[in-house]
This record gives sequence, C-alpha cells and structure tokens, in this order.
Amino acid sequence: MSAKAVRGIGLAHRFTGTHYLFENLDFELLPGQIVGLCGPSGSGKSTLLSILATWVVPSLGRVETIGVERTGWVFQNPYGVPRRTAIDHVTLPLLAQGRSRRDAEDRAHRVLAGFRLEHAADQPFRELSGGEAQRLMLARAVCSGPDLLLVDEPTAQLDTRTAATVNETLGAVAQDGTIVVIATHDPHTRAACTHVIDLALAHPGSRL
Ligand SMILES: Nc1ncnc2c1ncn2[C@@H]1O[C@H](COP(=O)(O)OP(=O)(O)OP(=O)(O)O)[C@@H](O)[C@H]1O
Repeated sequence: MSAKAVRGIGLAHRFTGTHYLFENLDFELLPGQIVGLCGPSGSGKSTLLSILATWVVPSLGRVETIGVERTGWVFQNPYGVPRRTAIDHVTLPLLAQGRSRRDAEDRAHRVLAGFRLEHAADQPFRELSGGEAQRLMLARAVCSGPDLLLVDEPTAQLDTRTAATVNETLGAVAQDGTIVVIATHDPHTRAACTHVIDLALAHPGSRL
C-alpha cells in the first residue's frame, strides 16, 4: 500500500461576519482509519469536510495531503440519473477505470450487496427510497476507488440494522486502504469509527 495521509495543521474557520466555528485543530488521518467528525448541529462538520475536499479555504492553518489523488464525496442529498438503474450507477466508474464489463458488473454487485442494495440493482434511481439512494451514492463513490472518502451523515435516514451494515461496509473500505471521514450525529456511527474529531471540543466557546 502506498503512503497516504491527510494532515490538518492549526485549522480554524469562520465565515465572513461570524464567530470561529472551530480553532486549533491538528490531526493526521491515515489509511485504515474511519474518522468521525462529531459535534452539535452548526458546529462545522460539513464545513470541515469541505475544507478537507479543498472546496473551502480555512481561515487559519492548512491541510496537507500525501498520496491522495482521488477524493470521493457523498453528500447528504443523493443525486443520480433518474432513469438509470442502480447497477448502472455503480458499474460506470468501474468501466471508466478500464475494467471489462463482466469484471465491472461482478464488482458492482458485490459492492451493492455490501450496502444492502442487491434487491434494487435493476431499479431506476427515481424509484429508490431516500435511504437506498444515499447508499447507492456510497456504493458509487467506493467504486470510483478514492484515496480519501468524505461522507456527510450516511446513516441519518436508515433503520438501525441497515445503518450497522453501512458502518461495517465503510469499515471494510477503510481496511482496504481508503481514508474514510464521516460527519455524523449518530452515536452508533460514532462508535463504529476508529477515531473521532469532536468539534464541540474545538469550539472557542468550549473553553469559556
Ligand atoms: N457559506 C456559508 N456562509 C456563511 N455561513 C455558513 C456557510 N456555510 C455554513 N455556514 C454556517 O456555518 C455553521 C456551520 O455549518 P455546517 O453546515 O458546517 O455545520 P454542521 O455541523 O455540519 O451542521 P449540521 O449537523 O446541522 O449539518 C452554521 O451556522 C452555518 O449556518
């Protein structure tokens, strides 16, 4: 496995005209880790994901990456092609990597099964439930082979059993060498993480 790491160094962020959401954040994220970004609503979890994705420049500090060429992102709101089937969404990134159709479809079915979506393989995206659509986005992101996978609230819409499967599958993705970062409110998802960055503790007000 090639060396990969994501480092946050002295990170702090505030939007124009607002107070600092968090300050003095230092961390190193490595393959095999599944890192939970935790904290109350509005504490800056999605903002920190955007900073890790380099979409938002932090007010202070910097992010350094080593060996991270591909970043996958799964939003809270799933977006797909309404008429295209679930299996198509997952097969496409595998074909784009140069796999044969048969190899791509085999892998796509295995990944769908990992997210409890086998039953929906041939359903068009528009017929999926909210939770199925979001799991499909996870499956698609995993199939794009990211070095760093950023996920916003993956279990918010799921029942406990499905959420547990998703957490296990993300754990397996981390074991395969992806750095997985999950913004979450869910205590079960937090418990499934190997590391936690708690933004409640990085909030300037937490020291008052
Ligand atoms: N582009 C922006 N401009 C100004 N303020 C913003 C912007 N984006 C987010 N904020 C504010 O920054 C704060 C943190 O937002 P963020 O979405 O990162 O929190 P969160 O912890 O992910 O919240 P939630 O758990 O509710 O999703 C919020 O008060 C939000 O209104």
